[in-house]
Amino acid sequence: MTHPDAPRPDHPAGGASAVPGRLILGSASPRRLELLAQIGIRPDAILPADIDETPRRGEDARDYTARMAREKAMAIAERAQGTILCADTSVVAGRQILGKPADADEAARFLRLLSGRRHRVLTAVALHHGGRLHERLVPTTIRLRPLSAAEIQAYVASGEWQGKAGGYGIQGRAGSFVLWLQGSYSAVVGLPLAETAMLLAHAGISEGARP
Ligand SMILES: Cc1cn([C@H]2C[C@H](O)[C@@H](COP(=O)(O)OP(=O)(O)OP(=O)(O)O)O2)c(=O)[nH]c1=O
Repeated sequence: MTHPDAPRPDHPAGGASAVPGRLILGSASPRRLELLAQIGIRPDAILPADIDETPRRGEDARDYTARMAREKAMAIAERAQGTILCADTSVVAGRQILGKPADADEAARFLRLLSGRRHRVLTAVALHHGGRLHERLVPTTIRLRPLSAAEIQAYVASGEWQGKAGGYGIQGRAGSFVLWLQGSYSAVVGLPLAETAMLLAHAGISEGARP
């Protein structure tokens, strides 16, 4: 059963209290929770996955992003029972995978790199259900307008880059940097809603099916 107050980052879902069929959001991202809420889905529990997010040497960006979502789901499946939803978002400029900037300097470097050019945002979703993993990878292409040094400095000072792949959040001030995108807006924010809804529906979870 769902409850409006149920999802808390530290909510224990493992052990004897775990019930198969419950939906566990394996994410610390408030955006992913909000996006699920947007389609009327409220997880029964939230269990952030703590995994090593370092790309392997020469690892392809799609392989890397899919692996991250999969590893998050597998890590949670080891300690909790239920249907587990995890995702991972990477920004890719050329062959470079831009993760979450470590600090303001790195955020500024990422934004200089992305300024005035086209890049890709990859979001992978992994659903662990019935002992199997179901996966989707959603690519989006985005073009940012050229950004001046002053704009980059002001954006970095806003702090909005924190915790965001590529050092920007399309859903905030950086929305004004985006000239166009082709793909899935919700995927860029962290969870592709069409693909996620389809995966969840296969697992018997949909807005209508939940109390
Ligand atoms: C490009 C972009 C990314 N992001 C966010 C989505 C993801 O939360 C984050 C990428 O980091 P992720 O490692 O995908 O996710 P996370 O660490 O925030 O959460 P968790 O692993 O616990 O699920 O960047 C935006 O919010 N807006 C954007 O425009």
